[in-house]
Amino acid sequence: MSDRGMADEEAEGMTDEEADPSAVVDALLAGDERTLARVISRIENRAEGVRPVLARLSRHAGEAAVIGITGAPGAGKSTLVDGLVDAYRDRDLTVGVLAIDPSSPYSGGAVLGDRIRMHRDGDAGVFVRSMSARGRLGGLSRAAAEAVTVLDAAGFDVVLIETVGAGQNEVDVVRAADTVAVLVQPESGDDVQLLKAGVLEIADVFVVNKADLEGAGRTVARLEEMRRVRKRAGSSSGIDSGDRHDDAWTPPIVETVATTGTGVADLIDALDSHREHLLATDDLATTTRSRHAATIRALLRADLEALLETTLERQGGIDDLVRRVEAGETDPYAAVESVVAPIEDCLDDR
Ligand SMILES: Nc1nc2c(ncn2[C@@H]2O[C@H](COP(=O)(O)OP(=O)(O)OP(=O)(O)O)[C@@H](O)[C@H]2O)c(=O)[nH]1
Repeated sequence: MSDRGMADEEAEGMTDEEADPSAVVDALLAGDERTLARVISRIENRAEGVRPVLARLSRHAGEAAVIGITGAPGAGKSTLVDGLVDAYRDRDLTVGVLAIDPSSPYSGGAVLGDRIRMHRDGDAGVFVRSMSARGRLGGLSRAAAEAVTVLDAAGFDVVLIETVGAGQNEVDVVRAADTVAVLVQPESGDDVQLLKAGVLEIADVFVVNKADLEGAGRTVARLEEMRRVRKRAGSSSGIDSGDRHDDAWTPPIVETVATTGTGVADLIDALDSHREHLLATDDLATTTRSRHAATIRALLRADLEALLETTLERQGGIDDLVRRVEAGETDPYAAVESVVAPIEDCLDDR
């Protein structure tokens, strides 16, 4: 089915209750899982009418610990997320999991989520959802961030964002997290790959998974060295200077064996410590502020783009402008001015 088809189906399948944003929000806050799933579908499909729901929900968000998990394919992210969910449930915490696949339009993400979902049927304290690009990669990080807001507002204590691979798109996706764990496996050369993609720079916690395999110690040593270099570079360039210098966070390196659960408790301790650090140093507030700024800019861009399209259509559409350029009646620059002028006039009138 095409994206458009899905969006239409989603809109048509909307009940009266869902068409009323307040009712949707009430259902979500009351813990209705079906509404939760539908709202995330509507975000993914860019369905009409989801914005008022998000606007209301954003006022209820901000309590969840949002954790991003990224790393090279096959490093064991899914297995580890599964272990983390178990460990959080043992601690009586509820968990929302978003499995995000920027690389493929459909398949990977769904498989990813299913693996966790399989043995958790009936546990209302866990919600697992896959999201994929659906042909609009640019919007996926935005959609992921919105889905985080929804899970946060729905009251999950922990929200885990797992990405399938590790590259620039994944980096953008996990920026929605307050704490980012980067997985590497022993001596695979992954760290070089990840370094290229800028993934290691965003690590708040390093995880050397598959610590049962040979070479784990060497990988830990390599990460330690890299961390030292990064710290030196940070202080000499002044990045961590001033007030933040003493408070600078040094990403811990945790070894895990995701298949047995070994090290998962240490990982949770490291993630908790990072959150405490964020809260103690005001870094969380800073991140939240820049996230609000990014949201405002993204919404503005979307609205202005829509406004421009409407204005363009009112003036005969792009084809008409192209025809006039072709006929020598105008040029692309004057054509743009003619489209924008009415908007500027409106602003001047105010
Ligand atoms: N020996 C060992 N194998 C592990 C460990 N963790 C995961 N594996 C295995 O590594 C393989 C990949 O694990 P996944 O959890 O699918 O890795 P992933 O990073 O989610 O992979 P993608 O879904 O491709 O991104 C599986 O066969 C796991 O059983 C571990 O700690 N030790």
